[in-house]
Amino acid sequence: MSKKGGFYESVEYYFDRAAPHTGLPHGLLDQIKVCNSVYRMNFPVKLRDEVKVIEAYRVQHSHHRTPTKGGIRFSNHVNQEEVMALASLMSYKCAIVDVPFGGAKGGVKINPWEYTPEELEKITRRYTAELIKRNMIGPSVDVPAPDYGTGSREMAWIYDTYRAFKGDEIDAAGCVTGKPVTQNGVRGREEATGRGVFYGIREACNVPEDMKKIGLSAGTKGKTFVLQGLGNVGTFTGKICQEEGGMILVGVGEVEGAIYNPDGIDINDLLEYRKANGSMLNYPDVQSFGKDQREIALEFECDVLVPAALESVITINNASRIKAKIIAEAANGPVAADAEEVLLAAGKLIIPDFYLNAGGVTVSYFEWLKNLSHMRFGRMDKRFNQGRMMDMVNLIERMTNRDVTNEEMKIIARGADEIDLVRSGLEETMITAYHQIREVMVMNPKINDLRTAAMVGAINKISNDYMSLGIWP
Ligand SMILES: NC(=O)C1=CN([C@@H]2O[C@H](COP(=O)(O)OP(=O)(O)OC[C@H]3O[C@@H](n4cnc5c(N)ncnc54)[C@H](O)[C@@H]3O)[C@@H](O)[C@H]2O)C=CC1
Ligand SMILES: O=C(O)CCC(=O)C(=O)O
Repeated sequence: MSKKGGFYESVEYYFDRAAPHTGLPHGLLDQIKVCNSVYRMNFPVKLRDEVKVIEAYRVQHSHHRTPTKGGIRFSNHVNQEEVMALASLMSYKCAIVDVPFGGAKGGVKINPWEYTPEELEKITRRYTAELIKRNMIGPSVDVPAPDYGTGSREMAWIYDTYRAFKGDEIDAAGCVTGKPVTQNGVRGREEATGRGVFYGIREACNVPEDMKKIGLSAGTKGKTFVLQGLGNVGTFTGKICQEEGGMILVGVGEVEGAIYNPDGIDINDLLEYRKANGSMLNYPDVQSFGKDQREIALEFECDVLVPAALESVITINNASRIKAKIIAEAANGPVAADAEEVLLAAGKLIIPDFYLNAGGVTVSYFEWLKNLSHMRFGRMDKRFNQGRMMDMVNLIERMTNRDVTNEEMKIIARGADEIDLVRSGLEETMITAYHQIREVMVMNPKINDLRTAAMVGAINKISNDYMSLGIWP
């Protein structure tokens, strides 16, 4: 079995730990585990009158299904092993939520906060051109998306660069997801990862016997939580946990430090304050900790800890000080495998990353489908469904001799918009996947944690493809 400290080592360890429970032959397991293609590039970009050489990667972990899929990260911590770990997680993630892609991931080794938008555009376009040259991007080949340090703006540049090279491809918009809604994106992708994280936490909290084991009552309402990272994933997770789950945010960690208030912090107010002041540190009524103590957020007293920044933040060094009863892995790889051992021994419930943050790729799948169909979800049936529901309400009115008001009619007989359908598809996906994972754990008394159960499920699904398709030649 692999060692357990680093990110890629941890992912390999989690795979090796689950593999014996599948009963599959070693050769097949080896094929599922390895990264199929690793592409490292160095390309020049002219910035501020100087040539800068940029190091970048695209890793396609598994070609058992194509296209491959996964985000692009801009960070100065990017390295080959990190991208390999992230690409591997993508394959297991897609399998868990039945999204029909192989896993991939890209990384560009830059600190995006040090560059102007014009400079970032140059880097993004050149990186895309490198992928096009190698046939490593395209709607049926490999479809990137946002990850740490990138968002819809970068995805629009990628799409536009792809179009410049492949303007005659009718499905060109499907070459990348997470695009702005006005540029062939889908409503709901921006919030999707955070919304999926909330659905996953809610499912876990709704199982009374699991909550009893960790000394909590069932349901999300009133549960306290701490967020690490106020980027795309952290922000939407925080808002939706507060607004739809009735949960209470008590602490936050960001690059400038950490804040804590056991009575609760309103996330919307905090985000406004941080935007206006460039920092959250002097937010009213909180205990503040400076930049050098920012990791203390992970150790705050709370029911649910949500790491939503980077990998390997819970290590063997701080694991024994984590007080949360539930660790909800919104980020990819926040818990190193040796730290996980400590957390599980202390009876914590860990909701694993490659299930919990799969909302992003799920809605990316919806966006890709929208791009291939060239039509907004709901366009064909919204008015038809609305008409049928109005007929039904009119019938009930006649039968009961009671009139509904215009306001009531608007609520009852509303046809679904694109955002309603996307959220509904995402919710269904996260609920179904959670109970599939839990079922693996319940049915196998030797499996005591959700990560191993999820990994067993993922490996079994991927192996089914290999076994039914055979191995060529
Ligand atoms: N964007 C997406 O759709 C998805 C993202 N993820 C994962 O979620 C995590 C976060 O990604 P995004 O929110 O997209 O990135 P982002 O770039 O939007 O935000 C990340 C935030 O983390 C903060 N941060 C960095 N280091 C920190 C530290 N030591 N302590 C506290 N905060 C810190 C940054 O200042 C930034 O605000 C990553 O692990 C990513 O791989 C997973 C699935 C999908
Ligand atoms: O939306 C996608 O295709 C992938 C998002 C991603 O990079 C991830 O889930 O880690």
